[in-house]
Amino acid sequence: MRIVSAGQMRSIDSNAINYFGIPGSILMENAALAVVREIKIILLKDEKKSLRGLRAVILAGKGNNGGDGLAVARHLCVLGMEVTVFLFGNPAELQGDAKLNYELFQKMGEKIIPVEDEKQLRLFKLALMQSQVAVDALYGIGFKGEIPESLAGFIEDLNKADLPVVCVDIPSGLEADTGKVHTIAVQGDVTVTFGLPKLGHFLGEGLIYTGRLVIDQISIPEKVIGEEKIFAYLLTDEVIRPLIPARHILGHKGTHGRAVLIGGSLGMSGAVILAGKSALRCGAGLLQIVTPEAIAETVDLGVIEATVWPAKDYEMLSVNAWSVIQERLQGADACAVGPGLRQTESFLNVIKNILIETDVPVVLDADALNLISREPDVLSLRKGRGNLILTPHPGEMARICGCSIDEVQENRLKIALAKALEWGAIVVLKGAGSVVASPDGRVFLNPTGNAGLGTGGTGDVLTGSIMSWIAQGVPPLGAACMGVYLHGKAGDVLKDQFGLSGFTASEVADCLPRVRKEIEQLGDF
Ligand SMILES: NC(=O)C1=CN([C@@H]2O[C@H](COP(=O)(O)OP(=O)(O)OC[C@H]3O[C@@H](n4cnc5c(N)ncnc54)[C@H](O)[C@@H]3O)[C@@H](O)[C@H]2O)[C@H](O)CC1
Ligand SMILES: [K+]
Repeated sequence: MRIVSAGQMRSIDSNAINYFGIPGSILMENAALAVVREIKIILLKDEKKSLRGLRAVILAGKGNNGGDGLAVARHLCVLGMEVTVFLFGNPAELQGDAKLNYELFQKMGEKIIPVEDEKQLRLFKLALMQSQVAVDALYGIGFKGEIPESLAGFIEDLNKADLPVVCVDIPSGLEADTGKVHTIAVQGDVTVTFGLPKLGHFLGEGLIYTGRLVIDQISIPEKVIGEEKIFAYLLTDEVIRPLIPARHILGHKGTHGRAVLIGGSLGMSGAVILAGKSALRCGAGLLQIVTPEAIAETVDLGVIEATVWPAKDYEMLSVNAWSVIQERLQGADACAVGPGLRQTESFLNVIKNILIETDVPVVLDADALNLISREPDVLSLRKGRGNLILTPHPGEMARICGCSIDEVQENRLKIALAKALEWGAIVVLKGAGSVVASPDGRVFLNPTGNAGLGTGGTGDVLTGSIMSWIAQGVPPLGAACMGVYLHGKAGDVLKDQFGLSGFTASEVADCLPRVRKEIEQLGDF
């Protein structure tokens, strides 16, 4: 599913109106009708029932988002609801379609309360208590920065109120391009967005504030949308399903991919065990693990289905490991370097050798990335071959980029894309709302996952899964998308079972086959 920035949406809007010839008032009317449909679903479990006698409170801003809200107010009145509009902004400031809808609603003689300051807060609280639904039409994609101080109290009361909140286009206070909330934002139960979903619905805190996202094309023709150069896509079941490799009935472990996992060190055998387990849980046919002598037996017991190849190092892998690695990579379909590796300076030469002397698709994670942060140019050694995947968390990304974690988090999409283009590699920037950036300039946003995944070892599980999918023939970009999507989905299944804490990385790995199967069977009757 395509995702747009505010600017792209405005350009699509303007082309629909100015070139294709759909009046803005029709787009606004369709937007309002889409919101009303959702309100009916929320309030009337049973279609046949009427909204008559129910109450709605609508917060309307001074722009077109407010215009949508005033059109919603008109429709709800016609359907028999009692509607109170709190108008934040001087009516004289309203223009165009918003002004039209203000005047139409005013003619209906319903309640419009202009809000200049917090005096109306008491009235607002009363309206909230008496209503069954609230509509947030304060700000839409035109919003940037901080909610004005004078409005903060209204949003606080709205967020505290015990009634469903429907956000028009985007929760007010959430920035459409970044998902940033500077001070406060409306907590939506449902957000009805128009045209295409926005970046801010999935980045930053977007997933939290947006609630259930409903997308209505409001009659903007595909022809108009198609002309926009869109670069961002949302990962969904439908996107992932075709990527899942089929299992040929005559297949065997030799045809299901050979993966080589390189990592582990004395005291950090768990990371490489988790990555190995995950690789097998995703279906790799053969798994070979190169690891230091000191933990070879531990790893062997930890992943009994794998073969373990001790390197000529005792505690941590160094350049001495190159001969074993080189041998194992002969005929490998994919490899991963990093889980539990720790950082022996000389191992950087092994990474360079892998990148230069082999063409095996490689996933670099954890300490492999930390080692490379000493010589970031190494990452361009595979430029243009599309078979290098990096899976940094924000801290590792910051180290490689030589900036702060805050800077990474403030510009997740921009930094991931810039580095994917610079290194010619696929960059998986982990964290809430993982971003998969491709060297071809596209980014894929992942909506699955939750805070419960913030537990040790889940990054190793992700690395093993991406390696496994590549080994089974999934193209590296698809494998990276599958990895983050299924990883998050497994976390969501475990959250439903255990809540937001207490499930472990091992359980995430063990849950991967289940979520893969659920997606595989989508649409099967
Ligand atoms: N196809 C569509 O997407 C349609 C979208 N519609 C709706 O129009 C809004 C966008 O409307 P716009 O007038 O551009 O801006 P907003 O209503 O989002 O914002 C109002 C106004 O607020 C000002 N502002 C911005 N940031 C701040 C701030 N931090 N503090 C105070 N004021 C701020 C800014 O000047 C804005 O002009 C879109 O979301 C949809 O809801 C169409 O109606 C239907 C088709
Ligand atoms: K809004």
